[in-house]
Amino acid sequence: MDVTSGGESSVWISSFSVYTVTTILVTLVVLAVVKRYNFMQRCNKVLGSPTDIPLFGGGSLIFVPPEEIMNLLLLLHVVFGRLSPSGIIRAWIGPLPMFFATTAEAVEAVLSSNKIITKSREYDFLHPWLNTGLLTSTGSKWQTRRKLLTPAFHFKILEDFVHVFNEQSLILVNKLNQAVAKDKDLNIFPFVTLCTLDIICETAMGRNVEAQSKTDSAYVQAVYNMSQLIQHRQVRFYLWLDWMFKLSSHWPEQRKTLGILHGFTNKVIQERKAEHQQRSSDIAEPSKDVTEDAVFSKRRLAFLDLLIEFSQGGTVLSASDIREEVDTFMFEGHDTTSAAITWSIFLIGSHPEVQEMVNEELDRVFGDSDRPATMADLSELKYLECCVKEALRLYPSVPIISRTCVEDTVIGGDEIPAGTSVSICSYYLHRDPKYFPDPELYQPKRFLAEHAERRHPYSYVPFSAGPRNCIGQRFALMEEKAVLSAILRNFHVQSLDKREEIILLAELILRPRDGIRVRLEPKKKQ
Ligand code: HEM
Repeated sequence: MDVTSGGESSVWISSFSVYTVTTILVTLVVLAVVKRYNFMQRCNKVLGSPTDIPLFGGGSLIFVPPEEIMNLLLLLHVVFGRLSPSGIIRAWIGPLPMFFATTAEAVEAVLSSNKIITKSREYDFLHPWLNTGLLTSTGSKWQTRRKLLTPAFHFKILEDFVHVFNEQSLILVNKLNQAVAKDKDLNIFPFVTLCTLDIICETAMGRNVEAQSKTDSAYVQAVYNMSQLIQHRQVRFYLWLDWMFKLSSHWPEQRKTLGILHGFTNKVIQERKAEHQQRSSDIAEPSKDVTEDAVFSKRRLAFLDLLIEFSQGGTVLSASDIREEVDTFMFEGHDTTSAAITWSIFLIGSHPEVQEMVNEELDRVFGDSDRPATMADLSELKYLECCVKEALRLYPSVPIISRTCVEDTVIGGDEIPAGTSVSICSYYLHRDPKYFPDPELYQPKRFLAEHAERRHPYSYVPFSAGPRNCIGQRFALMEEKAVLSAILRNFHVQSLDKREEIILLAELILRPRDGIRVRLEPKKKQ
């Protein structure tokens, strides 16, 4: 037996295998490098910051501290935005390209499209809480839900919510009076946030969680915690990967928080459904001495009631479908309005001449009376509405929105490759001097009808625009006017911070890092 030749052939076979495997591996690596190179070349055709790590992307933008993100984005937009003929610019956030639509024309191309309706990966961090409700879903699910939910925001239905706005605003004014009795200088942001939380709990779920009175409510605390966990993850690139996040200390905290949030909404939904069933049987049995009018006039309708009605006994919406929509309203409907009210207070309190005009309007509508605002009063508060809109221009509650392009998309001659995201930074867009001369000045009159009508409809998009615009826009403006009018009918406001001193955090909402300090002078003797 020739041992040597057998050994030689096995050595030959193993070297052949090593050679083959190595060749395959090298080929795969070369193909991956070429693919990556070509992809980056495609992306880099769009004007933007240089790629600082070849074949990787942008190293410098990964570890930006949260308080620098807004400045950095602004810088990027200022340097490249005005130079890009298409209005599209690009940045590398680590290995990921990010495109931004910087002009009203480019924003229109994105937001008016019926194809660019899928939210970007940053929204995935909302899924554990909201699943895929109206804000986070896409395709036919989103279309069906949008159609189903639109009637819930009808003017007539919103009218029912005015008394909730008034009741909670009254509690806010009382809380502020108590605080002012100790110290007239205070940070108004937390007061407003608790008020808007109470408003959304009552209007979305029909439950009064008394956030303003009992700050230790487990549900209220969980809403805060979850928002913080989401934004913590969004700005930390290394936590984007699920397995990395699950290894972090935030994972058990998130699970616990979700247990409280979902537990609460599930319970409220069950109770509310039971109330609906009870009511139906009461109506079916008039002998119980309960008339339909008496039952319906006593109860307050919440969005949840409408969802239960739309669900048609679970055939159109299941219990978990209802929960994702209620959770979405809870998430989208309180921080946004609280930021808008607080920024409005800050700007009105920094401009005595504006406050004077607001006061004149309030006097005209309410006179000396303490009566609560009606829907008609709120519609009369036109100048106050301009103040709110101008505050949303300078400090849009949602400063960035992002979509994923599911197919290659050409905007103004520039191509955004399929699978990448395109964002709109309204904080920057709203400062375009072409549409807003002296953009840094707070001038509510810009929103008087005669000025607003002349502007490009996509030059101002605090509520987004097009098919995926904010469904709660009308609700939000009414709520803001109700709360602001209550504060301003009771207090003279003086802002204590200067605009340039305020540090902005672009989190889930645009937040002043250290709150908003104001001096409140009660208008009437208490
Ligand atoms: C000042 C207050 C508010 C502002 C500035 C605001 C802003 C926005 C923006 C910019 C979007 C688009 C988000 C995106 O495309 O990623 C949006 C969507 C949405 N908003 Fe609002 N929002 C406010 C209040 C509310 C309220 C009070 C509710 C509900 C009660 C609400 C419910 C929603 C929902 C459900 C969506 C998703 C709509 C869809 O995709 O079809 N928002 N909002």
